Amino acid sequence: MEIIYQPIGIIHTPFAVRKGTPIQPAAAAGAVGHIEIAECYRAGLKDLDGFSHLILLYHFHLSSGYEMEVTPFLDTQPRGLFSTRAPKRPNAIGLSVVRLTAIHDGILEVADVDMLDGTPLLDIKPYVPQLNPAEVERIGWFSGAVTDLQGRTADERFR
Ligand SMILES: C[S@@+](CC[C@H](N)C(=O)[O-])C[C@H]1O[C@@H](n2cnc3c(N)ncnc32)[C@H](O)[C@@H]1O
Repeated sequence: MEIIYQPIGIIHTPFAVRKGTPIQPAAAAGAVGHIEIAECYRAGLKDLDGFSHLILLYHFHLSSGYEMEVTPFLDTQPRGLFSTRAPKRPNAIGLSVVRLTAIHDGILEVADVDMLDGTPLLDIKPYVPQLNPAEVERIGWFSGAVTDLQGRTADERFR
């Protein structure tokens, strides 16, 4: 089966290259960007201004190829790809929860961005914690690795 998506918009961020780009929104406080939504989808932005946070699904457009084991940014040993958030994946889909600060003229002003400039946006969903009330019991190898995330940025390992 082949699945073909068209972007609904383009994400603009201050980050032109991987090195120095935050590794997650939790590491990206203060990093602002904006998303230009394609004209034909702008009517779908109605009511979105009632949400403080959005789930963005996007294409890692500068990634190619993948390996089944990778050494993640937050670890020093190889982990199974699907236990990581690495940007090189069979389907190069990224997911970030960002803060929505304004909407105007088909543009979403957002903060806490961890994508490269020019990233194609596939979808937007409102972030509603009550819809995913998971009581998390374990976080695998991330345990002990997710303290002090602020300011953690990428290197070139996923070129
Ligand atoms: C570890 S991934 C996490 C992305 C997302 N929060 C997730 O969990 O799916 C973030 C890194 O992916 C890389 N990246 C971001 N946007 C990209 C793009 N459009 N193409 C290729 N790599 C990208 C940057 O190095 C960035 O620091």
